[in-house]
Amino acid sequence: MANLLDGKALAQKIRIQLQQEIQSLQAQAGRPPGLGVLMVGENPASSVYVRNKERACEQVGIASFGKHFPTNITQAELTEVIHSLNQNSEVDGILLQLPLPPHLNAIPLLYEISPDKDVDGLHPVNMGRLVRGEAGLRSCTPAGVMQLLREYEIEVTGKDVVVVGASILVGKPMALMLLEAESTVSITHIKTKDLAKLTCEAEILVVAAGYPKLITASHVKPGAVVVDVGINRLTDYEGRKRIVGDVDFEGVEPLVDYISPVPGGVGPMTVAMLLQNTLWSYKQRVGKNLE
Ligand SMILES: Nc1nc2c(c(=O)[nH]1)N[C@@H](CN(C=O)c1ccc(C(=O)N[C@@H](CCC(=O)O)C(=O)O)cc1)CN2
Ligand SMILES: [Mg+2]
Repeated sequence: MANLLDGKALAQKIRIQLQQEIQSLQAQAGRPPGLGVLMVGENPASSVYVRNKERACEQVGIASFGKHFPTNITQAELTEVIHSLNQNSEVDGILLQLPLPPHLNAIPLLYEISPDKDVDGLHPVNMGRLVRGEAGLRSCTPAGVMQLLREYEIEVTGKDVVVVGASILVGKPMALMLLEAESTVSITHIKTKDLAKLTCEAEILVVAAGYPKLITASHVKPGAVVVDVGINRLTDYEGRKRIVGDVDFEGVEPLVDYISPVPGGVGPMTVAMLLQNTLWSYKQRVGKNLE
């Protein structure tokens, strides 16, 4: 049987550490860290994630400056809101929950978030810092995968790693973080000719494609480490809803050394890294007053 990469447990451990650190820093700095979460419309999954983020903030002592807007908010209005959070000295982090309704264009809005408050690590300045290997705010999901691998003492240096999926949110920053850690990284995507040929070579396989059960037993090398970043909501024939990853867990688990479950794997780590990023950003801002 494979070992489980338990992101739920690790996220809980991280939250306890963050809570203690925030408590002691807040006493010196005179204010808690602040996070502004911007949510537009009624996407049910996004509502769950935003609620989870706000609850996690409360648990560790981060003040929420959450704003929920109706679907018909305009691009200009949302831009104004971002500018006002950029100016707000009690706010250390700003994030725009994705996806947005179709009439809004996420890319220019992400550009408007001050790079120093961009706790999702999606601003081109922070992406650029990652490319250059400089310190900065890093995308939460790939940062969570790196921390999960570290927790289980899975060496990535020199390993053959395949990342399935090349999104801005996960695949690309994931590949860059692995490259920084000196893995030999390949990225596959929708036009990849023979997916299984590549994935079967992977000592570590990170899957972030957005297709339920894309990766089956015939896609993995025996003894590999498999990290499933996928979150797909399915409804079964009896109308029951459940969440599955991009990996056929039942088929793959018997073959590999480590595997992350869905739910309870990478998902909770995304939220933990958001809190960690907010604390990092806060420390950059209040740090000078503490010296
Ligand atoms: N601005 C952003 N938008 C989105 C991001 C993001 O990182 N920044 N990622 C996803 C959604 N997401 C966070 O926003 C996210 C998804 C899933 C989870 C999670 O904890 N999943 C649980 C299952 C939860 C459930 O019941 O639905 C798990 O896997 O165990 C956290 C965060 C897209 N948008
Ligand atoms: Mg998960």
